[in-house]
Amino acid sequence: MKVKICGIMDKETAHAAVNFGADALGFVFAESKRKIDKESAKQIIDSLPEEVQKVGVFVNESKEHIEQIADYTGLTMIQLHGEEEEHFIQALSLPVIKGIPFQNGISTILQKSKADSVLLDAPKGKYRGGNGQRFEWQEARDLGLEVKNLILAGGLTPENVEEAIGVIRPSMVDVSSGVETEGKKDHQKIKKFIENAKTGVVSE
Ligand SMILES: O=C(O)c1ccccc1NCC(=O)[C@H](O)[C@H](O)COP(=O)(O)O
Repeated sequence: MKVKICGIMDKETAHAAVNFGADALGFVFAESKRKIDKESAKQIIDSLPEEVQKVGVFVNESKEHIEQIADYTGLTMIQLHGEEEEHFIQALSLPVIKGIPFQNGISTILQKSKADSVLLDAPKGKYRGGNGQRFEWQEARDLGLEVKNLILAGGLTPENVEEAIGVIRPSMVDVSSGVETEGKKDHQKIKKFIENAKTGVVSE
């Protein structure tokens, strides 16, 4: 099982996550309590091993803005959480993860998606993501969602990630709030989350 830790804001957390086995790290450039500036993101990204995916999270930004930040910081993937259209997704020069809230008509939305991966998240809360809310995994499973490169997110924690993997069988799990304590990334929770996700079997 692959793991993405989102909302990275400092080098120590980035390196702790990588040492515990994270496959991808997320940097939020959208409106969020976890928003990072491009200079800080670049400093962290420059210090990371090549094999780790560096994912930039954006909401309804222009192609120029996204690509300028991606070039400057060294992002390797773009994650979109707004109303970005399929032609916009296809025009971006880096692989794209499309964040999609679990909602009515999700099967059709997923089938139409031209993104490289789809991140199935909880419905919108205060922000477009990172709200620590989960959705009904069983409802998603009952829809028989057949998606290649499905990333499961939304309210995952070290305690529930194994169950979530068993129900949804994604190729990657993503977490932000569930590995925080009082709004800050908690290294012990990150360790536990990665351990539990990676023993939750289901791979590739
Ligand atoms: O994390 C944020 O603050 C955020 C803000 C705006 C758009 C997207 C955002 N995060 C995207 C993610 O990949 C989160 O990890 C995902 O939504 C799950 O978050 P959580 O439920 O807190 O684990």
